[in-house]
Amino acid sequence: APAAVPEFPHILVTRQDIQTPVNSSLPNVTIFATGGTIASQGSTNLQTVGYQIGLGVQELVDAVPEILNVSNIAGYQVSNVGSGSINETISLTLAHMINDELAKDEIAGVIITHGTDTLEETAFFMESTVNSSKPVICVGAMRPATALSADGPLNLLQAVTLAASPAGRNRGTMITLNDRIGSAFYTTKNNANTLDTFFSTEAGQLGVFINQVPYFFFAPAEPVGRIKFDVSEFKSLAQVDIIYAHQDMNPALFNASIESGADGIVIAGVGAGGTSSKAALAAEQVYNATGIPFISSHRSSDGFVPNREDSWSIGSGFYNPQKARILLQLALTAGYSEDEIREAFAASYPMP
Ligand SMILES: NC(=O)C[C@H](N)C(=O)O
Repeated sequence: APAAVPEFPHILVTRQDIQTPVNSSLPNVTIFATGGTIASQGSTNLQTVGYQIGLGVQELVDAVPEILNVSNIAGYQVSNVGSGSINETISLTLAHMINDELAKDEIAGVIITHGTDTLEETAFFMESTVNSSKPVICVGAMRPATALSADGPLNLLQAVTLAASPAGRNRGTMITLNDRIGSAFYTTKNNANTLDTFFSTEAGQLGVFINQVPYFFFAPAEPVGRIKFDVSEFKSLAQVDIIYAHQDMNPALFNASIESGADGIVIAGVGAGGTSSKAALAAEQVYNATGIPFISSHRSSDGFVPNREDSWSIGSGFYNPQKARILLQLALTAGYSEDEIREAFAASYPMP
């Protein structure tokens, strides 16, 4: 059985708790802490796998007092889990709390500390659901806080610096790690272990930190085709499963997914959205019997799957499977028709 997600009462650590008196000349940044390696400790300074999560907001900030030279910090402990355990409750809670927080005049920006494994999913969820010109910065670490050359403290300082900076405005949600600034729309995790794991696909990096100052290569821009959802009334999300294609794929998986309640299915296809002919036939039969939407994406870490108008499946365009899943969850929960879902995916690559 999957590990239960501990319920947090969203404990608040106030600006006064972190530093008294608060420096009123600095911008205010709020941290939403969710867990992950950045909040973890190993038993020795050489341990970089198999460590334990447990540090809270106060301990994250204590490790980098320099943060208090660039902003006043308050923090919410929203959860303290590995990012594989982030679920719809946590995602919706973050979206609701962050929309409320950024609506306050005195807040410059927010950051989310998060495990890196699924950080791109939460970042894309925020990109799709937060309505504010202020920065939302998602940050994690690849080494636990106790490791030699732990990366969390500098990553946290960079994230807070960007959240406090006017340069971070009108750029949506961003992912910062290892000196790089990437867009939530295009950044993906590429390596399970290395510090330079985040990679911004063909769309490129937005910028870098030099001496911890954010430098952007481009003026603020929006990803083509990004859709904003108003989730203020959402209490839960549609169930969308991802099914991974491979040689001689089991065609029974689609029915198994439907029987367990899926409202939509994303296929992480071989190449540009492919499956075996047996699996494709099974998927088409399930589609004809149930009408639930199928999205064809790719298992390669980057790429594009075109839409096929008359097909049983919708091409994911530039969305990788995990982001396609979130877009489909939001679209289904918002009541999109199949045609509207098709248009939502196609919007990221408008034809000239
Ligand atoms: N580097 C990390 O943060 C990995 C961790 N397992 C996670 O929570 O995603």
